[in-house]
Amino acid sequence: MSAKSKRALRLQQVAVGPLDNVDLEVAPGEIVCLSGPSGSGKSRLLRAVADLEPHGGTVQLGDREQDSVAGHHWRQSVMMVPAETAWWFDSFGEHLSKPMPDALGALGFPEDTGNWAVSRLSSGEKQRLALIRALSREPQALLLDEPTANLDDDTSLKVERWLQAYIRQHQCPVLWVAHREDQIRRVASRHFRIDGAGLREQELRQ
Ligand SMILES: Nc1ncnc2c1ncn2[C@@H]1O[C@H](COP(=O)(O)OP(=O)(O)OP(=O)(O)O)[C@@H](O)[C@H]1O
Repeated sequence: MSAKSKRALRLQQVAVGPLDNVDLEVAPGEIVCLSGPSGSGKSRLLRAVADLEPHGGTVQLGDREQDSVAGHHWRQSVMMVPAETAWWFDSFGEHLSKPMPDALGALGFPEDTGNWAVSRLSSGEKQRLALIRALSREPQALLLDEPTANLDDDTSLKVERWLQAYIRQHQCPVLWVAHREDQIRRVASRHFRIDGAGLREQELRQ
């Protein structure tokens, strides 16, 4: 494991949309789940951490400040996978930074998936392939916005296990927006619910 991957993600006094003064430190390898009602600001918080939305306060990855890096460079390290993904080439394979045969196999795709036309992908396929695309760029921190929202239970479990293995191996700090209590119980190191303008830590029930 490279030293550069072992970096904490730190939010200090972050203010965006309905949220104010969010302080949060996510350790390397830690998965912090965020939940809250629709419209409470979960996606906007992830977008702020990804430098996709103006915000107050500071965000750091290790000793590197978001403000000191161009947005597109920051997002190569602090990678957001939105609930709905955009695609810009015709075939899936053109979106990868490196071949990902093990990931394709783990998530149930055949070897020739790289040749698949993006226009033919189902929403569940797009969601899984967007995760593979993101990890092909070897991010140092991950921001996952409901990464299994379009998937059936068995496929969700497969994706969870695969993500957990990656996060453990690469020691990425992770913010993971999730709604389902059972998923939060399985994956979260800590769980915060958005409560008005702030985050309230929840007990993790076994
Ligand atoms: N650029 C923007 N400017 C102003 N308001 C916005 C902007 N983007 C989103 N909003 C509003 O901010 C609020 C929070 O949006 P956000 O997408 O973060 O919600 P969410 O908690 O992720 O909801 P959901 O669970 O439905 O995805 C919503 O009321 C939304 O309409």
